[in-house]
Amino acid sequence: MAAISDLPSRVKIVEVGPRDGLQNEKTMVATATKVELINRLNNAGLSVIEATAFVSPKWVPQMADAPDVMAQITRKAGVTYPVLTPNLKGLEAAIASGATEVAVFGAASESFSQKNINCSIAESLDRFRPVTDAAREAGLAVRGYVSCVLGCPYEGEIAPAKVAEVSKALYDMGCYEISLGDTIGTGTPTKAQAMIDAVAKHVPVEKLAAHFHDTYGQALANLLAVLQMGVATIDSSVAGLGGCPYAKGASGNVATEDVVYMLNGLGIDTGIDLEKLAETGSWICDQIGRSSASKVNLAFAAKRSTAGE
Ligand SMILES: CC(C)(COP(=O)([O-])OP(=O)([O-])OC[C@H]1O[C@@H](n2cnc3c(N)ncnc32)[C@H](O)[C@@H]1OP(=O)([O-])[O-])[C@@H](O)C(=O)NCCC(=O)NCCSC(=O)C[C@@](C)(O)CC(=O)[O-]
Repeated sequence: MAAISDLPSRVKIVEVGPRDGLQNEKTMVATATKVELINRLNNAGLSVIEATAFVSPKWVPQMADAPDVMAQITRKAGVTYPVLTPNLKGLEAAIASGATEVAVFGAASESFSQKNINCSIAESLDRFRPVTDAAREAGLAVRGYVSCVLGCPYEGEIAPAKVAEVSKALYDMGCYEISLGDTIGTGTPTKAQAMIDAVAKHVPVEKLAAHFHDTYGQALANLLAVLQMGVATIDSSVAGLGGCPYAKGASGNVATEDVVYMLNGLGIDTGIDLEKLAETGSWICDQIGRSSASKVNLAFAAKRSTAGE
């Protein structure tokens, strides 16, 4: 394991705020607001922005405007805008919208799989295979998510071996990256390391992403723990927005502002303008009437208001 002084020199941040951050909002967020959020994140230097989800609007009404979001964002060269696609119907719509990267999303918990995508883990993998094949044939990159890697809201503890099994299945079917979701944010650093250790026996560690929710305030500690094992891709959400429609009480992802601040302090380059990012976090919180879950965001906002006095 690397020492704290021996971490990756560059970390890729996958901003999931426009999708994971907003999908749980009960009041419909205007398409124009979603589009402006993505454009602002672009301007802050984010190079991977998960834009929306081509899922059933009956299951997640907030994502019903996925085609409009994709049509209206200003796409920048070198920036990717992945979208979720649970099945072929979603993939077809994603391709029609001009998506270049999609994600399938499974779980390491049978109960969560049923609640989230209405099928067992085995059925989900059978459903993802044609999606992955068709996406790759069409020249799209495919990411694979595994939820509940450090605990399930319905089943409690999840065995690292189960996480490894689902991760391997997704990797073997052609997902270029496996994002490991601590959906309910119950993980702690040694548990996170044990989970990565189990998965990395089957999927190269450089192909893994950490997608940690911050319900118990452990996400940054868990991230530092897995960075030390070679994980160099982090999913995060501006202002820590979000939760999961099928994991009651779960907080949003770790805040992007907090991750960037920590990485800056560790001397790790992300290419992100933290000032602009924090302004974006404050802006979206104002738009949807939420307070920021990011400590760094709040500190920057306090500094801005003091400077303006
Ligand atoms: C997978 C299904 C579709 C199965 O849902 P189902 O009800 O079993 O599917 P179905 O095939 O029977 O279709 C039901 C209806 O949905 C329509 N439909 C079917 N598919 C689509 C589609 N792609 N786009 C638009 N519409 C669709 C379909 O046409 C039909 O419409 P009807 O005939 O009744 O009018 C559903 O369960 C679903 O959409 N689930 C998505 C749930 C979701 O988005 N959850 C949040 C994202 S996952 C997450 O947040 C975790 C993650 C990734 O962040 C990592 C972590 O933190 O752990």
